[in-house]
Amino acid sequence: MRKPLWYIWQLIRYRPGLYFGSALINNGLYYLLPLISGLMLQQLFDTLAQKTANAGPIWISLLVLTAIAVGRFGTVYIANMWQATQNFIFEALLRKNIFVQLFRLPAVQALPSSSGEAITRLRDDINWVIDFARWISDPIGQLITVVIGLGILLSTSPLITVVTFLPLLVFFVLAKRLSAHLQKVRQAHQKATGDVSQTLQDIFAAAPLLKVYGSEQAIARHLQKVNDTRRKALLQDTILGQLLSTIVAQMSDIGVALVLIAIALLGPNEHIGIGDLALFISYMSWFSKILGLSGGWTSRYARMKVSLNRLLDFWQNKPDDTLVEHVPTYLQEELPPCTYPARQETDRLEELVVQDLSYHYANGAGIEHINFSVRRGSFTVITGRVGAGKTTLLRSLLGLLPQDQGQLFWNGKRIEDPQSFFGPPRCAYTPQIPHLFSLSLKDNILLGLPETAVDMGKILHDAVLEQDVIQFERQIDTLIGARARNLSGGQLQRTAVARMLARDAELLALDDLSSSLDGATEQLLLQRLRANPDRTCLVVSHRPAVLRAADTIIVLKQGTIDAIGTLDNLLQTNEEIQAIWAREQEKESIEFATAQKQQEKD
Ligand SMILES: Nc1ncnc2c1ncn2[C@@H]1O[C@H](COP(=O)(O)OP(=O)(O)OP(=O)(O)O)[C@@H](O)[C@H]1O
Repeated sequence: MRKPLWYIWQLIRYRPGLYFGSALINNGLYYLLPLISGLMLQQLFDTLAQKTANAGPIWISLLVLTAIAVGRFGTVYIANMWQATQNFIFEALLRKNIFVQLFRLPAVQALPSSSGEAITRLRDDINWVIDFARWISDPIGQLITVVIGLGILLSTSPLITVVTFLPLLVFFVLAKRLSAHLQKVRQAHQKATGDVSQTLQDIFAAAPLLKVYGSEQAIARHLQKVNDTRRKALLQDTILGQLLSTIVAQMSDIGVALVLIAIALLGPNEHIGIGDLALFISYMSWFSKILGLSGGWTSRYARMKVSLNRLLDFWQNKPDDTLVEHVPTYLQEELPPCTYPARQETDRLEELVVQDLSYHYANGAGIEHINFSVRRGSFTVITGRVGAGKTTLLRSLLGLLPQDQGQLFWNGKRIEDPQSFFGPPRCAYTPQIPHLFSLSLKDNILLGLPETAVDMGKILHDAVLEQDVIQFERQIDTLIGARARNLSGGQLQRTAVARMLARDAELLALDDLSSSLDGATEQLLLQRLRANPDRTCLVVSHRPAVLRAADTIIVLKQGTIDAIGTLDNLLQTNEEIQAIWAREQEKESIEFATAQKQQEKD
C-alpha cells in the first residue's frame, strides 16, 4: 500500500492552483501580515516619542496599519471561500471514486460494513482526510512566521526575546499535554454517547417484545447505567475542554504580561524604547495565538491515516490508487448528458445457456453445478422449497453474486463479465424485496429514463397498475412516500414490474413475481406478461398460477437441480414438486375459504 501522504499529494495535485493559491493567501498573508503591523507600530511609537530622526509622518503609519487590517480581513474572506471550494471538490472526487468502486463489485461484496457505517465513512472519514490536506500547509506558514518574527526580535534584544519566548513555549507544551488528555476523555464520551444511542435503538426496535417478556425493568436499569457513564464522561469532557480553551485564550495575555515584566526588569540595560516595547507586545501576542492554533500534528496525522484506511477498505483488502484518480467531478460545470446503451443487433436473445454454475456463501450454503438453458419467448420458472437456492441461483446468474465456477453463453457467445452484461437492454431484474424511492410513482418507474423513451400507458397496463393509478390522488404523479408506505404490498410489487418493463429488455428476471397479489390480479399479470411472444421471462416462484404458466420448470433441491420439465410431467415424476404443489394447493384453499368468509361478513 502507498504511504498516506502520497494520497494527500494526489489530492493536492488534482487542483494545484486552487490549493497553493489558498495556502499562500492563508499562510503567507494571514500569518505574515501581523509581522508588518508590528514593525509599523514600532515606527509609529518611535515617531510619537521622537526617538528616530527619520521617522515618517504619523499618518503614513496609521494608513499602513489600516491597510494591513483591511488586507487581513480580505485574506481571511478569500482564503475561506477558496478553501470551501477546494473542500467540495476534494470531497466530490473521493466520493465519486468510491461509488465507481462500489458499482464495480458484485452487490453482495460491495460494502465492507453495514450501509449505515458506509454512510458515516463517506461523510466523516472523507472530511478528516480532506481536512488534513487543507491543514498540512498551516504549520509551514506558522513556522515561517515565527522564525522571521523571532529573527526581528533577536536583532532588537536577544535577552528579552529569550526570556519572554521560552516561558511561552512551556505554556504551549503544557496546553498540548492537556489537549492530548482531552482527546482521550472525548473519545470515552463519544463511546458512551454511542452506547446510549445503541441502547435506545434496541429499545425502540424491540419495544413490543420487551413488554411481552416483562423485561422493562431490566432494560430501564441498563439504560440508566449507560446514561450514568455518559453523564460522567460528558462532565469530564466539558470541564477539561473549558480549562483548555481558557488557557489557549489567555496565552496572548500571558505573552504580553511576560514582555511587560521582562522589559520592566531588563529594559533599561537593554536600551529598549517605546517602539520596541510595541514591537515585542505585538509579536509575542501574535506568537501566542499561533502557538494556540498549532500542534496536534501527530494526532491529526494518525486520525487522517485511520480515516484513509477506512476509505481504502472499500477496495476490500486490495488498496488501489483509484481512490484519488483524477476524474471529472462537475461541481461547477454542466453535468454531461446521461447516455443509455443503444440496443445492438447482438443484444437480441435467442438462447441463454447456463453451464456448471456454482456459488457458495462463507457458511457453505449456495448452489452447485447448475445447467439449463432459456429460449427466446419462453417463460421459465425456478422453484423449490424455502432455502433451496432459488434467489442465489438468479443472483449469481446475473452477476449480483460472484460465481465460484461456471460459464454463461448468450446466443452461443461466452459472457465474460455477467455483472456488466446483464443490464438493459439485455436484461432487467426485479429483486425479491424491490426498493422504491420516496419519489412519484412515475419517477420510480422511469428511474432516470427520459419520459419520451417509454410508452407509459402500455407499461401500466402490462403491469396491471392502470386501475390503481386512476384511483391515486395525483395519478401517476402521486408521491410514493418513504419505504413506499403509500402503496400496498401488491402495488409495490407491480410498480417494480412496471419499472422493469420500462427497460424493454430482452430477458426479464423476476424474483418472486406475485406473492403479494390476489389470485385474479396474479392471473391478469401473467396473462399480460405472456401476451408478447418476444418476451423472455426467468421467474423465481412457487405459486401454482406461475407454475401453471411456465413452459419449463427448474426444480431446485438443496442447491442443485433436482429436475427440469413441464408442470404436468414433473407432477407425475418429481417428489419435490409434488410436495411443493400439495402445500401450495392447501395454502390456496385456505386463502380461498378465508376470502369467502370475509365476503359473507361484508
Ligand atoms: N447472505 C447469505 N449468507 C449465508 N448464507 C445465505 C445467505 N443468503 C442465503 N443463504 C443460504 O443459502 C441457501 C439458499 O438461500 P436462498 O435465499 O437462495 O434460498 P431460496 O430458495 O431463494 O429461499 P426463499 O424461498 O426463502 O427465498 C439457504 O440455506 C440460505 O440460508
